Amino acid sequence: MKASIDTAAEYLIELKGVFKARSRQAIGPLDLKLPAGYVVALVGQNGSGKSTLMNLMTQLIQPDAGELRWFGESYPEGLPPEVRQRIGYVPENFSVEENRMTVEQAAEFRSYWYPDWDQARFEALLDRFKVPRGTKLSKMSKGERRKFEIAAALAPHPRLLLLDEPSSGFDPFAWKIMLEELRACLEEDGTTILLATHIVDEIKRLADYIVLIHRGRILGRAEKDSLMESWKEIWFEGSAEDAADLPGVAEHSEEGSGLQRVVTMEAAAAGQLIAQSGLRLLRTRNLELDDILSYWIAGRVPSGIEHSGEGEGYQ
Ligand SMILES: Nc1ncnc2c1ncn2[C@@H]1O[C@H](COP(=O)(O)OP(=O)(O)OP(=O)(O)O)[C@@H](O)[C@H]1O
Repeated sequence: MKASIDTAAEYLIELKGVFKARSRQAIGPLDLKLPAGYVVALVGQNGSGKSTLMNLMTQLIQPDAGELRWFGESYPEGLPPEVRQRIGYVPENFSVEENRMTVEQAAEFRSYWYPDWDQARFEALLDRFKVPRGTKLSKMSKGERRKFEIAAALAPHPRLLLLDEPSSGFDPFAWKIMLEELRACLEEDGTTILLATHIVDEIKRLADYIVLIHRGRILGRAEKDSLMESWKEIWFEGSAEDAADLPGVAEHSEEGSGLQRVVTMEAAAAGQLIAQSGLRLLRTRNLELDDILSYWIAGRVPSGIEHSGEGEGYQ
């Protein structure tokens, strides 16, 4: 069993008070630690700052204020090659620099920068993804290009993988292969992954933790399984007063005489109180992760989940 995120021996990336001014939305101040050995899903609405955060983490852009550390060190003069070589990045938008290169030429170019480049792994990934060989990157479909980028990011066995909406444009077959390959990375290399995604199923299947970013601020961090366990929709026989007494109620409706429906973020405690009060529990249902995230954005979070509230920082 893995150690808790809070007692992690090593943080691959740390941000302290990182701030970046943007024309429409300031990003930060951001405080975040990325511990070794976990998959952290970075979740937030369009324009909330996910790509900006990843670009800061790869020094494609520089912060206006605050400090970033990689593997325990800060590099204000630029990330040295030996640090870059440990980080794989699949950005949302690909650089045009390699557009004129074929798959093979781009791979040769990248292998020069990555001493641990594993050509056999790269070829195997191209085969699995059915990436067309001999094709210029500019002539590929969006999905094909993304498959190439994923194969190239995984080929050097990175310690840290930053994935910005990696499955965008994938068909269901490619998506399944990507999940399998990422799982193999976790198992074989112990890779740490930061995954920006809007795909709930991706979070459910891969993530250990969820970091929620909203309007440029980090709202909080939650262990995915405990977050999902905390929320339930419950139907029971009782009065509206009984429903009001339950802990963590975010929504309540009376669905007929004496039939109460509540959505609670303290499901275990609510279930216990219903039993202790001698009320009849009729049915419980798990909430969908996207509903839970909507409640979180609105400030409804179970006790024990770190939440900074709008406009505040997060440590
Ligand atoms: N190159 C840029 N120059 C100025 N502002 C930018 C730039 N890129 C993004 N922004 C702004 O920064 C904010 C955060 O954008 P960002 O791309 O980081 O969001 P995101 O969470 O990745 O969104 P999405 O889910 O749509 O990909 C937005 O208000 C956006 O308009």
